[in-house]
Amino acid sequence: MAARTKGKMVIREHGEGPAAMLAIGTANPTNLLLPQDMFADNLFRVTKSEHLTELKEKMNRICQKTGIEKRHFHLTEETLAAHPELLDRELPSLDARIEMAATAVPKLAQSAAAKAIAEWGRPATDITHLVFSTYSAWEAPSADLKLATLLGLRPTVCRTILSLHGCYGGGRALHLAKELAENNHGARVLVACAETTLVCFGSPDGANLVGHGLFGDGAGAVIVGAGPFGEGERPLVEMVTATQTTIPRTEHVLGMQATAGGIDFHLAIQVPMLIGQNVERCLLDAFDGDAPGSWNELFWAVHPGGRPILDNIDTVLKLEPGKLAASRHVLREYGNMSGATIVFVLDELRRRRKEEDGGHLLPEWGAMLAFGPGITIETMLLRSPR
Ligand SMILES: CC(C)(COP(=O)(O)OP(=O)(O)OC[C@H]1O[C@@H](n2cnc3c(N)ncnc32)[C@H](O)[C@@H]1OP(=O)(O)O)[C@@H](O)C(=O)NCCC(=O)NCCSC(=O)/C=C/c1ccc(O)cc1
Repeated sequence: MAARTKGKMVIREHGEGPAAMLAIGTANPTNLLLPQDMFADNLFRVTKSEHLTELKEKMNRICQKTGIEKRHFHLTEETLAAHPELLDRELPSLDARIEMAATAVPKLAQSAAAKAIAEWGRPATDITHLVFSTYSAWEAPSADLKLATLLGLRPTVCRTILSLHGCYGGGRALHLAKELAENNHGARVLVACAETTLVCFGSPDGANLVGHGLFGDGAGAVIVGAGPFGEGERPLVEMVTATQTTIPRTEHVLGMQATAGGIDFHLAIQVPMLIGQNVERCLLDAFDGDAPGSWNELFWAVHPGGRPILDNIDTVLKLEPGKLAASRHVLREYGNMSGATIVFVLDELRRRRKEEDGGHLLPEWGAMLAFGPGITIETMLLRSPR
């Protein structure tokens, strides 16, 4: 650790790396829980679209293929009845969506963060940095300040909001938290990710069915710090190295666009294939010449962006069945909650490690992968202290 002196003062500049995750919390809105096999019926009924029978059949086909069983949502039928503009893309609805998200997003993040802070065991005022990721921040000051206020963080907490990183937002926030913790002695970074589909909800059309079938609402929070660790602090997972890669010439295949009628998502059909074709190169770069002989030597925390993405990763990395079980479990139980999803996967892995995954010892070393617009791939090497 680097240390300088100024008069009698010893200035410690760096934490003792690598940084580690010290606590994890997750939360979902309690407003609405929808089983996936009822999703199409519900969507077409509340949006008065039942006459679009072919579109509804396609929505049902997509829902059946997602690998999702249920999802949580903030938006209820009552809210939709009070805001008919959310159903008609031709009507301006951005103001209403921004206003709803301004309250819902920090509150959802608060629920997850409060759990992480309680597990960590230290007062919220010991948090030195906050990194907040969401695709629903559309004002300034933003959800990061609201969350800091809701949690009673100290006025000197250093806040950063990551906006519109989409599904790799959680990976990016953890990457940044690692760098903050390792470069600031004693730093304790709260990573918070909160996503709600209320910004993009609308009547089904030919372009938005996959987004409707895939995305759900949720929040995840992680406390990150580097050594020396305080009394009671226990590293859950070490964050050994982190890299970010952008797949060249793929900026058009994945993205979102703010319009007067709400947020439009674009998910091209090639996304699962492109991720499959590029993921091994990202891993080899992250391992920097020190990759294991088989990817099965690792445990895996992969953003479950969609079922075919996980299938393609299984295939190209020649993973044994069950290696992506935590990701498939999260997809099944919650859907794709964009940037928050990776925190749910880390939490599920931690739960499985506690139970030693039904008698199987999970490996010491692991890899985290998160994908989003760009196409951007965040890769982090992890180590679980024994
Ligand atoms: C469940 C799907 C939709 C279908 O499963 P399948 O195994 O491909 O099954 P099929 O090949 O039988 O396809 C069923 C139907 O869906 C259609 N389809 C199949 N992908 C498509 C398609 N991307 N379009 C539009 N029709 C399709 C397909 O053409 C077909 O239509 P049809 O023949 O009429 O039944 C599956 O492809 C899937 O999960 N795709 C989504 C993968 C994906 O891009 N995930 C997003 C990863 S990145 C991420 O998480 C970040 C997002 C994000 C970004 C920005 C932000 O700000 C925030 C968040």
